[in-house]
Amino acid sequence: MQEASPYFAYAGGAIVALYLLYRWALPKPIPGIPYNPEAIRSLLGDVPSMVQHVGKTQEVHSWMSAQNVKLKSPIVQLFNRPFGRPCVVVTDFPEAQDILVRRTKEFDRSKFIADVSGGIVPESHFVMQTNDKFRKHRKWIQGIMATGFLQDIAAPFVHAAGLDLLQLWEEKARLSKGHAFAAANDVYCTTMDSIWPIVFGKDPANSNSKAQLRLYLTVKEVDVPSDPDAPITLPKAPHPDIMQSILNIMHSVEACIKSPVPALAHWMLRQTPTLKKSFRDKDELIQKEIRRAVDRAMAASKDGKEAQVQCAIDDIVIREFQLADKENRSPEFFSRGISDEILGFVVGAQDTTATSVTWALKYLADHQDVQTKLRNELRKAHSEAAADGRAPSAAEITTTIIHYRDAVVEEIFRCSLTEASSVRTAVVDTQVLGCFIPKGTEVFLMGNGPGFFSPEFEIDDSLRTKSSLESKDKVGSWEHSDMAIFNPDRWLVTNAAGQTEFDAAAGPMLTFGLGERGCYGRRMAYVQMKQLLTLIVWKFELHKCPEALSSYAATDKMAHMPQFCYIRPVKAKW
Ligand code: HEM
Repeated sequence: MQEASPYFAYAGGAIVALYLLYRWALPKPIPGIPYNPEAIRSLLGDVPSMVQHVGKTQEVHSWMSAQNVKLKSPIVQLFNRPFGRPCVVVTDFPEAQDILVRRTKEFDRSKFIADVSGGIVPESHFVMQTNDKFRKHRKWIQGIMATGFLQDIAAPFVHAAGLDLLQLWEEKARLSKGHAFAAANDVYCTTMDSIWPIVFGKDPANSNSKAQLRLYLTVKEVDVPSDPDAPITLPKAPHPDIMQSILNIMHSVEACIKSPVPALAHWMLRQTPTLKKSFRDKDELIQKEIRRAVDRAMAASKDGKEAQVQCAIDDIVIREFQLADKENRSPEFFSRGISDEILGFVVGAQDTTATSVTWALKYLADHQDVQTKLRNELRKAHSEAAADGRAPSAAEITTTIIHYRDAVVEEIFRCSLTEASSVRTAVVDTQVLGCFIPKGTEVFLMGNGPGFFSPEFEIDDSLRTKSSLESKDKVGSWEHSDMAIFNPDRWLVTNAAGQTEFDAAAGPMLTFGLGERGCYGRRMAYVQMKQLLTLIVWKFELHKCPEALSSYAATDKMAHMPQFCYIRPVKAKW
């Protein structure tokens, strides 16, 4: 008899090895947490389902919280990265609040954030775990969210950029002859125009809106579509070079968000000539501005005067002078750490606030009653400006309490879902809602699902932590009947004196995250939103746009942005 060839044995062994490898590579669920059963039968896990949803809608976050609904559980696990461990998705406000605010020794800054943003700001506190280095970086930027800086420096710059926007829209409305026009780019330019001088100091040469305005002075007329519902296409001026470089860097992050290997995806992008130039431009700009701020501070010290803060870099430099002195070391003004904090500030402030403003334009156009009431409240509160026939000043807007305006702003932030989740990494083996969470698991705390826009899941108190139960009543909850709709009144309550006032704790919202690692720029975002919203509603009536331009479809990039942002502004009547 002929002996069996050893090749058969090798082939058999290889098949068994491949099968074992395949079994080993299949997604491994965390015991006790619901998951999609089909996901663990495929090496790709939940990726095909996610990709299909993104292909259809351009949104990721809505797919995530939809899995909680589908699996009927406030906590689920998803296999959203091939060969990676599952992430856990929680949609329940009390639990999210507990994790973000109180369970900070168990959950810290997510590795996902570091992977995604590490390519542009590897030394910013944004990507760091909450440790001594993080605290050192926070000290540098501590003064920028102080009331004095926000009122005296930030608000006037936002106001000035807002006035440029109004002028630009006046020109665009003139050319549009009642047609709707795309507004998102103008809003993104305006937030850039406001954050730029806040960070780098007054710089009229670098203003997007002024570049647009210069262009519009030369445009006498454009072709108007015959269909009254069709939008008009208007010309667009390019961004000033240096602003374009910063935008290139900022938007390079988007490629990472969608990649299963974000760090590698970003490294590859950084090898392209455009990004190489953009990073060079950014380094030159930041180093030059730091040098100027150091010179200003030194000159003041030489003259025996207190250094004046004109922008965020001044404040950072002065703080570093003081810290170095206290710690008996040389100042590190030109370090990568300080440079990344400066860029991180521009990045953190840009797309987020602009996105919320674009949503605001849609909500106000589609809720004429809210818009009219807001305009009336603003005119009543800023009666002096109204009597003088001028827009309220930056100082008037910051210092005047207007409860209805605050309610509108809060409802815009709630409904915009500009950032729809907060992400944390479990730094120890722990539990959430009675389920075991292994160390290293990424936990997504959703702000867009049940508990926020649809009725919450019923959860037995025995599954909650003591700290969660103790804080249960600190924030109210929404009426099930209207939690999905835009309604600023939900933020208004009657106080002990029988007056209506704004209550920031009326119900759940997670747009800015919460706790020590919640949005550091939140106070600045409110300054920007209040200034811009007041100026826009003061000057213009935003008329409703045709149905085809009014969809609420979004796209998840750096933020949750509307796909359609058109406006039809008409000068408000007095
Ligand atoms: C509507 C506007 C904004 C929204 C919706 C928003 C949202 C967020 C969210 C969701 C986070 C993560 C929170 C968490 O993980 O719990 C965050 C972090 C952060 N945001 Fe904002 N943000 C906005 C505006 C701003 C502005 C204007 C700045 C700066 C001026 C800023 C600077 C930051 C920084 C530095 C962090 C990191 C904080 C940390 O790591 O500890 N943001 N923001």
